Amino acid sequence: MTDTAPTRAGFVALIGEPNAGKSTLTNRMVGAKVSIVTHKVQTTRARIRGVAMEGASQLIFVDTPGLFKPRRRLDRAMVKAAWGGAADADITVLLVEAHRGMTDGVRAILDGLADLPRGTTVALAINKIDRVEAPRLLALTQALNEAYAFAETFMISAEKGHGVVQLRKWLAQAVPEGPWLYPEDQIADLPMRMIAAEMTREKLTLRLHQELPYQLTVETEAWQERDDGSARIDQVIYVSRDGHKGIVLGHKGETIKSVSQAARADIEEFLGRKVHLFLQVKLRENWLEEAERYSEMGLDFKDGN
Ligand SMILES: Nc1nc2c(ncn2[C@@H]2O[C@H](COP(=O)(O)OP(=O)(O)OP(=O)(O)O)[C@@H](O)[C@H]2O)c(=O)[nH]1
Repeated sequence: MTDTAPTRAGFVALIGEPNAGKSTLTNRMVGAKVSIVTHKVQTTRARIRGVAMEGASQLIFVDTPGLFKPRRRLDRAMVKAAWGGAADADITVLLVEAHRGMTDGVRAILDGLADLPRGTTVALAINKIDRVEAPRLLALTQALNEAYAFAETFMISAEKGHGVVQLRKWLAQAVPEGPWLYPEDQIADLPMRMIAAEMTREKLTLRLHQELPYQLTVETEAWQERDDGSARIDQVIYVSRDGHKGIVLGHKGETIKSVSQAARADIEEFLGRKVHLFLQVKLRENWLEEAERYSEMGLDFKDGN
């Protein structure tokens, strides 16, 4: 970073059909240091996937669930969350798979883009270019740009790394000027907190009724290293309705107890040391909204200012 360049920071929402390559791209952008890999399909909600530094810019990649044609109520809720993520982000990048081209799903997303707030910056990234020939790529680029006025078009292969640096550099100059939202030295620490929260969420998913886990958020609130080499981890499970509290706790607290034990075992295995895990259940209505979203995503604005 040069002394003169102003710092910049912003949220980048990656949207696209399931399998478009959002996770692969995030991991590429962010680099091994802070990437988080989860293999679950369509279980991600707007949450931070990783933080990338490019020069004086900090790019916070927000993962959204794949945008797909909503059929069930749950699907609709998830698609809504995906669009919510895009509307709140500073920049949205639409990922389209080169070899699949203009699918119905892509058309539906293009329709949805039209409803984003005016002034939202949307870039197009045609991914998996390693799978198609140039003429087809050009035709697709043209068709997509006729359908929507993208700020910029990139041709990339997230897997092979083609075009990823150009996209990252463009994003770096496109996010607003402002202080970094994460102090640089905290970036490396962030994924551990998120991985630990994700592990608890996974256990909740296994133990609760199908739809409930999507309405839960798990946050790691505190992480304390102890002298004996163990870690004390405090997490909060946020429920969106009061009635869900009891379900998460279970009869005589049995559900949360078994979640806690299983999550602790996973985290211990991951860290290779002893962990004391403390879980709390709290009510948070409208978790998708405004300020609350930031803390849900692990951000603390006190740190950012
Ligand atoms: N050939 C090729 N395959 C890719 C490329 N990018 C991603 N893939 C593959 O596409 C598949 C889906 O990639 P993901 O990154 O998991 O896609 P996603 O959009 O995060 O998927 P969801 O979380 O299900 O929405 C994986 O098998 C990747 O290896 C690419 O540039 N070229």
